Amino acid sequence: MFLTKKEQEMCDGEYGETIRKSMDILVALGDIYGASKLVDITSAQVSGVSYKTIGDAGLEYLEDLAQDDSGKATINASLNPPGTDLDNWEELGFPEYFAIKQNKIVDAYANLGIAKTCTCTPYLVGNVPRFRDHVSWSESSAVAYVNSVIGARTNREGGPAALAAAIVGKTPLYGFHLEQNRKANLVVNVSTELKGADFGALGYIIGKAVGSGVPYFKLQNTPNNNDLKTLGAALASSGSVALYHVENVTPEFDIAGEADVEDLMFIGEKEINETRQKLTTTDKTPDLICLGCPHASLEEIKQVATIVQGKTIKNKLWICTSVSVKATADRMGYTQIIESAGGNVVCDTCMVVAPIEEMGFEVIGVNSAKAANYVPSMCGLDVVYNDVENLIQFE
Ligand SMILES: C[C@@](O)(CCOP(=O)(O)O)CC(=O)O
Ligand code: SF4
Repeated sequence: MFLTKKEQEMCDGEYGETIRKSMDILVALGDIYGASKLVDITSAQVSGVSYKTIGDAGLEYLEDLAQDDSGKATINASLNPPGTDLDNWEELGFPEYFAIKQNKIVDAYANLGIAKTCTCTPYLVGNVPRFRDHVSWSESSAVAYVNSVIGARTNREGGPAALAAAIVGKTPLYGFHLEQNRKANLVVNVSTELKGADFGALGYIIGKAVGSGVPYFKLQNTPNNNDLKTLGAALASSGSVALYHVENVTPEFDIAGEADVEDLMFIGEKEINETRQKLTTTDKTPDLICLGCPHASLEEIKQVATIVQGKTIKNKLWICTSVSVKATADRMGYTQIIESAGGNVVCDTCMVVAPIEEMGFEVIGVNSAKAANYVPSMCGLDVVYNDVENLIQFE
């Protein structure tokens, strides 16, 4: 990979150890994937934050990287969810040993200049690249959203690579950064109207079929941004999709080359309903309904507030979101309505990266196909997959 004189000096340690180590990662990646050079990025989204997923080794790596204070992110860079609500972990019943380690991890990232936004929906809270910007994002649903709905350009980066890119302000130019790799290779004709959890079911089916390919959807009805985040999260979890197109909806659909695609799939009501059922792993009633995978938008919190207003919820209810979105939900009175009904708006964390398996829960109710896919494997718990209005039960 070609390096400028300054980039070579960065590799040689002339700008300090943090930058040298970060350049090591970027150059190794660039060489493996045949990148021609590094390209400037405007934004980074860094995953690998939960103590549950990175453990003590991850914490040590971060503290070591920040040691000589020589390199910090100077572009817009934000963090993925950690394993606790950073402020209210005690009230919500998170284990203390975990919360202490978790705060150290988040502080180590902040020392490297990564903002403690702690969300997988950074595009709702100020980390919003522009169309065709080069970026380095790592949480897979956020990658799918920023590539597909915003039309910025990123590969599915690992956490350490996105961190290195944030610190250097550059990423290797290959893969989805190049226009020719953003073409569709599967056309999906959907013959039924979709709503709510149907979008997750569609994403789950197509992610499995397309793997790391680029699906192009022809839908009967127009999805909103919440539907697109649900769809992308599911595509990126059952497969390793980084980019999808929706006809007449996403910004690059007309340059996706749909007319030249040979592989076609037809999806109807039957396939969607079968998948919805398949994602549920038990007949038992959930003891925790956990919404917000990916992290909830203000409209999604409002929807829940409308459903539970003036009622008492039987099971526990968490809606996971960022601290920024919750601040507005507080002002709008949604949080108060949800808390009066017995639920919680939980900040920072989520049902997958929190240690919920250590917190006495057995069956989790979710409206996200990604969560339904990961909770059994990453937390060892059963899931019920349905729309919000069917999951919440009242006294
Ligand atoms: C499951 C996931 O959404 C969250 C866990 O990621 P991490 O702990 O930030 O590495 C990661 C992903 O899908 O990229
Ligand atoms: S598992 Fe879901 S809520 Fe958790 S970080 Fe990933 S997309 Fe976000």
